Amino acid sequence: MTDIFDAIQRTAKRIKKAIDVKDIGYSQQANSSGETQLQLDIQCDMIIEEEFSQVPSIHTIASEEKENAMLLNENGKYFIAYDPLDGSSLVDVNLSVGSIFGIYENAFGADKMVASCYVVFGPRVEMVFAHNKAKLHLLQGENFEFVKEIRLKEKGNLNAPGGTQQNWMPYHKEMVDSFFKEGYRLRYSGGMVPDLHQILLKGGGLFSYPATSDKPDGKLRKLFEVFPFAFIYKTAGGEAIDGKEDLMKLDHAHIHDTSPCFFGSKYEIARVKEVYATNA
Ligand SMILES: O=P(O)(O)OC[C@H]1O[C@](O)(COP(=O)(O)O)[C@@H](O)[C@@H]1O
Ligand SMILES: [Mg+2]
Ligand SMILES: [Mg+2]
Repeated sequence: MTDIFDAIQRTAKRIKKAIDVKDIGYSQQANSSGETQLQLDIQCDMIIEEEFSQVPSIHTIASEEKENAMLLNENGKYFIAYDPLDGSSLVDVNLSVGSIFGIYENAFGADKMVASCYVVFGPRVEMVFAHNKAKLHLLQGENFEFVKEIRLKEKGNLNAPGGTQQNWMPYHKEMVDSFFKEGYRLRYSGGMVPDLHQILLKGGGLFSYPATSDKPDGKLRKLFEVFPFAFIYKTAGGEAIDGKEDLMKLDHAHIHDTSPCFFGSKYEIARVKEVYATNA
């Protein structure tokens, strides 16, 4: 797996340069979720495809920006699903964005995930790689240096509620408010990578992207976004559910499937389970 880890580091350095210089226009294309792609989305996707094409252990890749998965090496064993530039429209307003990688063995599927990784492009470039442990690395010059292992506390104090409030279920709104009444602070930038990274590094809290009246299956994609972060949160001692079920127990029918999702430390996820068991 070191070859994949090295390839991700190469992509991170190239994507950082692309973000710094690229004119961020819209392309004429839409991705598989029907969203207009930015030229930067396409460029980052190409960078990752180029780097992964040089890694013999990778069998197949699937990108959030492409309709179909792509076979790279018949003899490889890893299947990688990636979101090249999550939150890409935030580059325009100079907020943090990220790349997300789910690493699966022999096929795509939550039960096949063996490692997961994301890169945050903010004032600094940081990378979290989870295999047996969740480890934070920081880009220093040309190299990523190990900083520390990430462990979530039992309870945090940050609340990151996603989705359009107007379309939340009433019990979801009550639950979000109950955390604020308990002293939780709002931390939501609209980029799942920095939002989830902040909760991980500050010790805990809750990130939610629920089922809403306009998006009954949520917005975030299982293979590219939801499973990779579920794996990282669970490796760091937290939990990740769809309201009721452990996210890592979910199936997927199509590579672009979405799911409602809740990531957090144990205390907050226990509250979500309680609320969703009686209401949803
Ligand atoms: O604006 P909303 O509905 O809260 O959605 C925000 C979510 O959408 C995303 O931007 C989706 O990712 P993409 O930018 O890759 O499409 C997440 O990063 C973020 O958590
Ligand atoms: Mg995304
Ligand atoms: Mg994206």
